[in-house]
Parts: sequence; structure tokens; C-alpha cells
Amino acid sequence: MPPLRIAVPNKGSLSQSASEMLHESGYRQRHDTRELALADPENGVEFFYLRPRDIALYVGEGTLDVGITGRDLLLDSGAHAQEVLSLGFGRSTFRFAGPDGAYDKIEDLAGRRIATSYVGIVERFLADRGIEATVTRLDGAVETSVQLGVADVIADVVETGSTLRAAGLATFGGPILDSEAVLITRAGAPVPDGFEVFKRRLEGVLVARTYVMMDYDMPADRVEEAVALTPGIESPTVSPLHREGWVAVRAMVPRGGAQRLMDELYELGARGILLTDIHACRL
Ligand SMILES: Nc1ncnc2c1ncn2[C@@H]1O[C@H](COP(=O)(O)OP(=O)(O)OP(=O)(O)O)[C@@H](O)[C@H]1O
Ligand SMILES: O=P(O)(O)OC[C@H]1O[C@H](OP(=O)(O)OP(=O)(O)O)[C@H](O)[C@@H]1O
Ligand SMILES: [Mg+2]
Repeated sequence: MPPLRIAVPNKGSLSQSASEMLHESGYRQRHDTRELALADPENGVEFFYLRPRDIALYVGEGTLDVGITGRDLLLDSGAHAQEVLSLGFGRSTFRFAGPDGAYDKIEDLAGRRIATSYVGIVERFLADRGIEATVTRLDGAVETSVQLGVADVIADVVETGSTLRAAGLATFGGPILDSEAVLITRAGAPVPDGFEVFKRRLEGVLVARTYVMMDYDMPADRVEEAVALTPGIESPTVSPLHREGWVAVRAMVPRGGAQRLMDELYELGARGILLTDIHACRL
């Protein structure tokens, strides 16, 4: 079977988190950021480290089988690729912004000069709403273009908003889209060999990051109330304890809110409540 060929961001905001996730999924990852490709024959895959903006193109043309990129970059590219799994990192929004207080709605864009690195997204957004404006492509540092008189407004990635604030800009008109890192494959093509295993490994890491394992001992007469709080994913494991009238319960629970859940279980009569990390899983 030929190796599954996977595109991974080589630089930028997504690069480190993508490599970490692949490493946690049991794959070899490069040690030197100048390495452009890395084979992992034991796992039947080969990684290609590419600019995140180019990844949808390689996958859309079928040169590579799978890629990790940003949803915004995928949509901007117009490539024939599709999102198959969201990966939970590299979250951002894509927004219009102008001098603080100068604009407040999308209609204000009419006739303006808009600077952006995401021309595809912006032009489609304007066309869908019948707004005419001039779109100027810049490679980066888009926020400065307003101050320098190259544009009236910008459309850019906003994460914390601190870059905008520092440039005296404020968003207006609601988010154009919410983005995060996503797994992509070629649209309308057969599923490549080895893809399902690769995807399942990444899903396992996502679950291991989102859930923790909870164990507790519970008086048997109140176990129904307790398992209603910890229903698990399939169903919790309930096993007899040596001590008469008690059972042990084991269930996966969402990491967020686990401490509150422990308080509630304690109130119900649970004791010996333990929380442990899950390192990997296949559901
Ligand atoms: N704070 C952020 N700044 C930029 N991109 C971000 C941020 N947070 C998440 N992203 C996502 O990272 C992707 C952009 O990748 P890109 O390689 O251009 O990152 P970058 O940090 O801008 O890198 P570069 O150093 O090349 O400017 C997009 O999908 C974007 O939504
Ligand atoms: O909302 P924030 O947390 O401030 O992050 C968003 C900023 O970060 C990115 O710029 P980057 O550092 O990638 O520089 P670039 O413009 O040269 O790509 C992005 O283009 C925004 O400018
Ligand atoms: Mg950037």
C-alpha cells in the first residue's frame, strides 16, 4: 500500500499545534523546522511541510491525500477540497475593521478600499451581498495599511484583537466566519488508502483532550442518580464492590466542569472520587 501523503503547515500559527497533535497521534514528526518532508513508513504515512496557504491547493489537485490547514485558508483558496474534521486549535474569527468609531455596518463598505490577505473570502462576501468595493491584496501586516492611507478598512484574522487595538482599529459588522484548524481531503474523490486510520487517530487525540476518566464508589441505592450525572459516552461501567451495598462507577466525563461534577457526586454520597487523564483512545 502506498503511504498516505499528508500536508502539514511548516510555519505560522498552525504549525506547532499541528505537529504536536500528530505526535500525540503516534506519528513521527520533524525535529528541525527546515525539514520539508518526513517519511514514517511504520505508520504508512509521509508528511510534507508546506505553507498553510498552499495546502488546500495540493490537496484539491490530488497531489497530496490529506492536509491540515485553516478553515479560512481553505475557503479563501477556492480549491476543490473539503473539510472532514475540525481539530480544535488555531481558532480565530475573520472580520472587517476600520478606524475606531468610523464604521458600524456592512453597508458602510460600499465604495471603500478594503485591504486583506484573503481576497477570495472578501470578494465572495461582497458579491453575495451586492456591495461594490475595491479589494487590495496585501501579504500581511494588513492593520497598518489604513494608517498609511492604502486602504479605508481591512478584513483580517482576529484572535485576541490586540493587533487591531494597537493600530487604532475596531471591528464592525459581525464575524465573516469562525475559523480553526481543519483536516481536508480532495472533494468528490474516493477515500485514500489509510485515511480512516489516520482520521481515527486524530479523533482519539481530540477525545483524549476533551474528556477525562472519572472513578468513584457509590452507595448502590443512589447509583441511578449518580450515573445520570456521569452518563459516559456509551454507558458507565458499574461494578460490585467487596463492601456490601456499594458499587464502583467508571465513566468518561467532559474535562470542563469535572470539578463541579465531583462536588455534586460527593453531595450524593460518592466517595473515593478520582479523575485521571486519558492519553489516547479509540471510541
Ligand atoms: N493570531 C493569529 N494570527 C494569524 N493566524 C491565526 C491566528 N490564530 C489562528 N490563526 C490561523 O492561522 C492560519 C494562518 O496561517 P499563517 O501561516 O498565515 O499564520 P501566520 O501566523 O499569519 O503566519 P505568518 O508568520 O506566515 O504570517 C489561519 O487559518 C488563521 O485563522
Ligand atoms: O487578534 P490578534 O491576537 O492580535 O491576532 C491577529 C493578528 O495576527 C496575525 O498577524 P501575524 O502575526 O500573523 O502577522 P502578519 O499580518 O504578517 O501575517 C493576523 O494577521 C492579525 O494581524
Ligand atoms: Mg500572518
